[in-house]
Amino acid sequence: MNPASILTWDRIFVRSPVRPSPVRLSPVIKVEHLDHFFGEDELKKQVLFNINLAINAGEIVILTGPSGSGKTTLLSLMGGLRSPQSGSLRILNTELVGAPKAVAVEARRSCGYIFQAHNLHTSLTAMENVMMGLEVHGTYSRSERRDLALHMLEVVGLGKRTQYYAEALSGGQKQRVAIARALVSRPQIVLADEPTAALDKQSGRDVVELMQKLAKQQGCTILMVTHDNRILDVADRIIHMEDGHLN
Ligand SMILES: Nc1ncnc2c1ncn2[C@@H]1O[C@H](COP(=O)(O)OP(=O)(O)OP(=O)(O)O)[C@@H](O)[C@H]1O
Repeated sequence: MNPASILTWDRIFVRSPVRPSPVRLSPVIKVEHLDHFFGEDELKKQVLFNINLAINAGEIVILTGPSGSGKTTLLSLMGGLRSPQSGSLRILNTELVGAPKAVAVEARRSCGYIFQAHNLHTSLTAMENVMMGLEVHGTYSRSERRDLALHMLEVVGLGKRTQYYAEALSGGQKQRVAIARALVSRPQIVLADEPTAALDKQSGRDVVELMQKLAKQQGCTILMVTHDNRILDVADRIIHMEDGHLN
């Protein structure tokens, strides 16, 4: 890592609004008796059953389980991307069950997402995509956003690709841009769905070690779905889902 970049990052984040908060002492994610259904009437199907889970600040939790067991559904509920239907789901002490849309939007802003489908804007450059990760936090000037985005792209090994359009990057490179975009605002919670799936062994390792370092330094909490056995050792805790049940 470039020492000048570290200085830049620390200088800018001294006044960052996304510092560890008093919420540290209680779980940042608390799920109680959460069920979830898809479809209606005779097509109604239950995919999550009585989920109970508490995750503390700074914890790295890996969620494993077979395909179709409900991992992505749970992650998208936690991230405010889908409305929870029953039970209780608290993110940073805010209840999302029955909450107005604005509350879900706020929850979305406090999370960084890394999903299988990286969802980059293909007509924007790598740099512009990462800068977008800071746009909802309107406290940075354009040059600060550029400095932070450049730093994150260097961290994920794309310092020489900053001006490439996303569509001109390989799958693994796109995934690394998505990771940089998710982490650049130093979110309190990172939700990651198979973040290393498109990466080779060394890049996958580098990425999870970077996420681990962020979690430990910033009190950032990570919940990561993965089938990648090579990265299980970064977890503080591994939980397993089977047929919509956590065990
Ligand atoms: N939008 C949807 N509408 C209806 N059913 C859905 C929807 N999304 C997911 N499901 C169903 O919910 C169940 C859980 O899916 P989910 O994607 O959460 O599993 P997963 O464990 O993340 O799987 P994978 O490891 O393959 O990503 C599956 O039976 C799936 O078919």
